[in-house]
Amino acid sequence: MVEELAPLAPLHNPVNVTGIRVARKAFPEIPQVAVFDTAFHRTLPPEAYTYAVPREWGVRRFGFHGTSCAYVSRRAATFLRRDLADLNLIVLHLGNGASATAVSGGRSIDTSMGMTPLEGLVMGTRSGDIDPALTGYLARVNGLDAQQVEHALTHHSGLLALAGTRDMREARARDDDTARSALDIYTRRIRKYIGAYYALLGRVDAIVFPGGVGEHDTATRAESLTGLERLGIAVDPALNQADTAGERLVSPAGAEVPVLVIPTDEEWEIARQAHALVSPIVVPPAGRSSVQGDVPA
Ligand SMILES: Nc1ncnc2c1ncn2[C@@H]1O[C@H](COP(=O)(O)OP(=O)(O)O)[C@@H](O)[C@H]1O
Ligand SMILES: CC(=O)OP(=O)(O)O
Ligand SMILES: [Mg+2]
Repeated sequence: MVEELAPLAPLHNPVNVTGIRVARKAFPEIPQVAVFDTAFHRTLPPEAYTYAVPREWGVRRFGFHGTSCAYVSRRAATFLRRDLADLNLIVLHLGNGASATAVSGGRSIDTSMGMTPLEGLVMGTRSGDIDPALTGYLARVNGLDAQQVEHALTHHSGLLALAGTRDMREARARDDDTARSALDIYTRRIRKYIGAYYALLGRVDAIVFPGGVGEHDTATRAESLTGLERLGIAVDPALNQADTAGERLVSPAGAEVPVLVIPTDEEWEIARQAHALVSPIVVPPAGRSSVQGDVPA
């Protein structure tokens, strides 16, 4: 199945298949659980997952970074001492891949990645949103075929195309106009999605930043939220700059919309979900008490 779906996620599925094969060989008796990064987005309503294209194409939005969204949404609820079922969040997972997700009452109701992890925000090497007619234009004018265009949009676009590096740290370290404009394009796209998801959610209880960029890049957080003060969204410059690790609030005290940095832990979330699935069927190893309950939320 994971292999069959490789055309949908060519950067991700092939390496996962290798992992499954190697693990099967090394630990043939141990059950394997595949945790799909799309699963958190199974709650998307048809208006969110349906593209306005011929229905017989059988394509739809799936969304990705769901493992991270599930983890940070739960952590955000704990941090805010709120019930996740009552919480509306905008999750901005900014890593090599980047996505925005609108979470309503703990459930994903819209997300920026699409049928593949190419749609949406500007990423390290991926373009995010473009005019779909670019593919036809480039075929007619530049003689590129669909596969060449898709390859370039996946591997040679995003920050890499605009700033000459896929790495946010390197882009920030540079002080030239090209890098500056790349970063403006990157953060403006995030701002646009926040506005869109604010409109869908109606009420936002927190903005959450996970991922290498979201967790560490103070400038990206500040620039992405610039001009959103009237929506009650802003960072506190000192809190945002503070070089502290861990889950933290970076908005001013008493702000209408708390802005949280929540370091994601996709490995932990995968372990948690796998444990929930196998704990009723797996007999604990001899000599140890049951592992049930060892995995906190
Ligand atoms: N201290 C930092 N400041 C700015 N950007 C950072 C920092 N640490 C990591 N990053 C950026 O995070 C991105 C990688 O994010 P990460 O979530 O680790 O990747 P992946 O999506 O592959 O899991 C890179 O662009 C990297 O430059
Ligand atoms: C799904 C996805 O895009 O993941 P990553 O950000 O790790 O590339
Ligand atoms: Mg990641």
